[in-house]
Order: sequence, then structure tokens, then C-alpha cells
Amino acid sequence: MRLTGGGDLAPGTMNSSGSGNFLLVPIPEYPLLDCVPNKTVKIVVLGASNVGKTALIVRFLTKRFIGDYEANTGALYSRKVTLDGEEVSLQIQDTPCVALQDDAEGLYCQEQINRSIYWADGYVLVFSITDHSSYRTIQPLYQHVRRIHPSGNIPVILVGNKSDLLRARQVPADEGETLAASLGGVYFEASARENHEGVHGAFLHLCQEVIRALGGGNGEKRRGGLHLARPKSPNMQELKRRFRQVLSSKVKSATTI
Ligand SMILES: Nc1nc2c(ncn2[C@@H]2O[C@H](COP(=O)(O)OP(=O)(O)OP(=O)(O)O)[C@@H](O)[C@H]2O)c(=O)[nH]1
Repeated sequence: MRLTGGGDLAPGTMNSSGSGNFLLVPIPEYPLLDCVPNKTVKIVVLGASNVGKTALIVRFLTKRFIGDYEANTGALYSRKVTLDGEEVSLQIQDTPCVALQDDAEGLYCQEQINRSIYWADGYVLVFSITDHSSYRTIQPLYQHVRRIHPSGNIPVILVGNKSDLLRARQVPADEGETLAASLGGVYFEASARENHEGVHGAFLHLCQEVIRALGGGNGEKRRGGLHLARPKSPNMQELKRRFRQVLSSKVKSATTI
């Protein structure tokens, strides 16, 4: 789902300790041109309908929980954050829901989502612990991501949201852990409604994984195991230039003698 309106939080918007449902207006974004050069972490949040994708993003970025959202049109949120003492530009892409096809193998997945998957460096796969069908979407969803990025490291976390609704639980925590391990990621059980710390910890963990995968946050991007060529070290080039200079001056002085 998508946030509505314009500007900062709307009057009457309440934090998680308040009651009632409120519409949230967009989190102010800073222009993409203002990104920290070479330190951009791009994350996409994916999952079935109604699992709390937007609620998790909003919780992470604003510490608030707001109950009602407009239908998702794929909002992109940008923030500067400090990770391990370093400033990075964080971009988080919200997405429309995906759904299992009738054969439960393939996915209904809009083209817009495919583009987001291709664009992203890290993946938040979300299901609701109160909805087993949303959990069953995760494996095919991960396979879909793999098809778009067939090789290479895929930084991923699995979030079982709505952990405040324990009585309605349909997915035991150990199923979440097993699935996350099979995807090569970590499982976080979280409640966008009731707990900021859990959500914050999950997103930060993924950011750190992305920075590691990108090579220490130096902005080099790996795509499908393809390593972009590093520019030659300026120091080496300078050394070679000086070496050539010394050689030619030696040749000159040898010829003048
Ligand atoms: N109890 C509870 N409700 C939640 C939680 N997170 C989200 N919700 C509610 O679940 C509903 C769906 O939340 P959204 O964030 O819109 O979910 P979404 O995955 O973006 O939904 P789609 O637009 O269908 O893709 C809303 O009514 C939220 O208030 C949670 O942690 N606990």
C-alpha cells in the first residue's frame, strides 16, 4: 500500500501508542541528486497482499504505525542514514502485492515489481504470521528474484510480520527460521503495529548485508556475479609515469655524455 497526501505527517497522525487509524502523508524525501556519492543502499520490500509491507517501511522510517493506507502504487522513499559511523543514502521501494498462481508454483508479479527487483541491492521478503498462504508465497518469490539475479550473492531477510497477533498465528516461528535459512538469510519476527526496535533491527541488518555485498560500501555493484572493473589505482599510474620520466631522463643524460 501507499502513503497519501503531501508534506510532513498530517495533523492528527498518531504514533503507535495512540489509538485509531489515520492516513499518513508521504515521508519527506530528499532529492535523489542529494545522495551520498557512491554510498547508496537500494532495498525493495516484497510480499503478498495485506502482510504489512507499507506498515513496516513507515515504522522503520518514522517510528510510527498508521492503520490505513491508499492502494500501493510503488512509492520510493529516500533517506540518509548512518551505518557503522558512515553516512549512506538509503532508498526503499514499496511494491504492489504478489500472488501465487493457481498451480501455486508461479507468481502473478507486475512488470513494475520485476523492475524493482532488478534495481535493488537487498530484499525484504514479508509474510504475515497470521496468514499461511502469504508464507507459501515466499519460496516462489525468492525463486523469482533468483531468476532476475541468477548468480551472485542476494542479500535477503525474511520478516514474519504481525507478531502482535499471536492468537491468530498460522506460521510457527521455526517454519520462518527454516525458510530463511534455506534462502541464505535471517528470519525476523516483527510487529509493525507494536514494536519499532524489531523492525529497525531487521532493516539495519539488511543494510549491513548489502554494504558487505557491495564491497564495503564503496559503491561498486555486483550483478549476477559480474564484477565491474575497478578503475586503475591513480597511485600506480602516477608511479608508472614517474618511472617513464626517470627512464627517459637517464636515456637523455646517457646520450649527452
Ligand atoms: N495487527 C497488526 N496489523 C498490521 C501490522 N502491520 C500491518 N498491519 C495492518 O495490516 C493491513 C495491511 O497493511 P499494509 O502495510 O497496507 O500491507 P501491504 O502489504 O502494504 O498491503 P498491500 O497493499 O495489499 O500489498 C493494514 O490494515 C495494517 O494496519 C502488524 O504488525 N500488526
